[in-house]
Amino acid sequence: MKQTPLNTSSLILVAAGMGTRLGAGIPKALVKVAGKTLVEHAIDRILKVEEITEIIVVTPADDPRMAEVLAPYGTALRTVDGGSSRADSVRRGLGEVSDHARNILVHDAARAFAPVELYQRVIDALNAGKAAAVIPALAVTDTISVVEPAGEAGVEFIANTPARSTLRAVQTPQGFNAEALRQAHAQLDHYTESELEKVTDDASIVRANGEKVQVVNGDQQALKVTHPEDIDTANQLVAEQDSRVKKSKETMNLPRIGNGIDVHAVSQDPARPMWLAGLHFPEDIGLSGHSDGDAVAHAACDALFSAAGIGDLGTHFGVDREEFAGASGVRLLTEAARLVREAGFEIGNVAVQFVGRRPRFAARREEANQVLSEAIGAPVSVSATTSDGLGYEGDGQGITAYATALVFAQHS
Ligand SMILES: Nc1ccn([C@@H]2O[C@H](COP(=O)(O)OP(=O)(O)OP(=O)(O)O)[C@@H](O)[C@H]2O)c(=O)n1
Ligand SMILES: C[C@](O)(CO)[C@H](O)COP(=O)(O)O
Repeated sequence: MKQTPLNTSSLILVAAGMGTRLGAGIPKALVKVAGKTLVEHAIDRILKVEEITEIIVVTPADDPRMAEVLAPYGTALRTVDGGSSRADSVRRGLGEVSDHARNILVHDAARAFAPVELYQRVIDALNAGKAAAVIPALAVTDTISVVEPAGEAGVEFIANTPARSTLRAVQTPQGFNAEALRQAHAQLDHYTESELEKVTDDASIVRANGEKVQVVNGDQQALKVTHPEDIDTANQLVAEQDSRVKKSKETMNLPRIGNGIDVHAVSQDPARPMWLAGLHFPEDIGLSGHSDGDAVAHAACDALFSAAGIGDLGTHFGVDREEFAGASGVRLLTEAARLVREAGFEIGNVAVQFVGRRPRFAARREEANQVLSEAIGAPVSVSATTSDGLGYEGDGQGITAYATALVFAQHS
């Protein structure tokens, strides 16, 4: 079970209905769509809503099949037996909600495909505090008329036709200030079973108890599986939701990392200048090589090429590129960054660590970071270590630099 910070919501998922209109011969919440029961579809979406910290599932009494389906969720939810009507089931769920709950959402398992954003929209509006109740609803497209009670032989007559613009098709999840919902349900204490049958949602009783009910945009995906033909629509919906998720994963702009290592021996020529991390160290003997021997800059170049998947130093600065013969480490790094961007990437950062007895680096670290960061147009951080006297770095014969770069695809 998730932690319970202050601004959180409990959710009652009513799943105890028999699904008479669907006629599947099993409780509706156990009917499968795309290989998964409706109650699982609902719970899997609810578990993705950060603010929901408590889930009470109202289940058909003594149904071992439901217990089996819910077992894998372990302590992520609690269950309670349902009643003879939806309103009765909500009341039983309410009895299980923790006393400290601030918001309570009530949701139909039959609206299993309500997307995470819909829960979020309801919770956000509730937290905004304009009303004690928030419900999602859609504008209607049919003209809707009120009929007079059916007369003889079931013949019906229109009583009135409200202006369509004033009508909304109400959905769930419906969100409530916990106290407002508890007080409204307490009004139903003396209702008979048949009176409870007529309570078709919770917002109506909260409103009848004097509270304002705010409407937010509903979602077609929150359709209520009610009749057999709804199963086809639901299958189609899941296929569409799955393909949207797949597509967004495919197009997700994951960053890419790359590594680079460079080793240079300390020159035998005592007059060779020492260049490292883009800086000149006048008190040290330089590193050998065709270039200035700047192992830090070279390792950074290789890490950038590796992250972008465009080869290595040899690929770009080989002997055929005469213009780079003897080029400084900073010049090579500037060009490496240009090539990486040309390949369609932006640079996140580069981190380099070198291992060597000399030069003494700490006092010039900031300067080095600045020079190299300017060269690539992104943060570079350089650190240094010794090898505790071991190996060629410990003997002072050479230096090794290890670099990691992070790049990400540029937006088109
Ligand atoms: N006694 C009941 C009746 C309904 N519900 C739940 O309330 C939601 C909305 O009800 P509905 O779609 O009418 O479901 P059923 O009652 O199962 O359907 P029917 O009326 O066709 O029997 C459903 O998630 C259903 O499981 C419930 O928990 N307890
Ligand atoms: C709560 C509800 O989903 C809002 O539209 C609806 O009233 C439930 O009705 P049902 O007859 O219990 O399906």
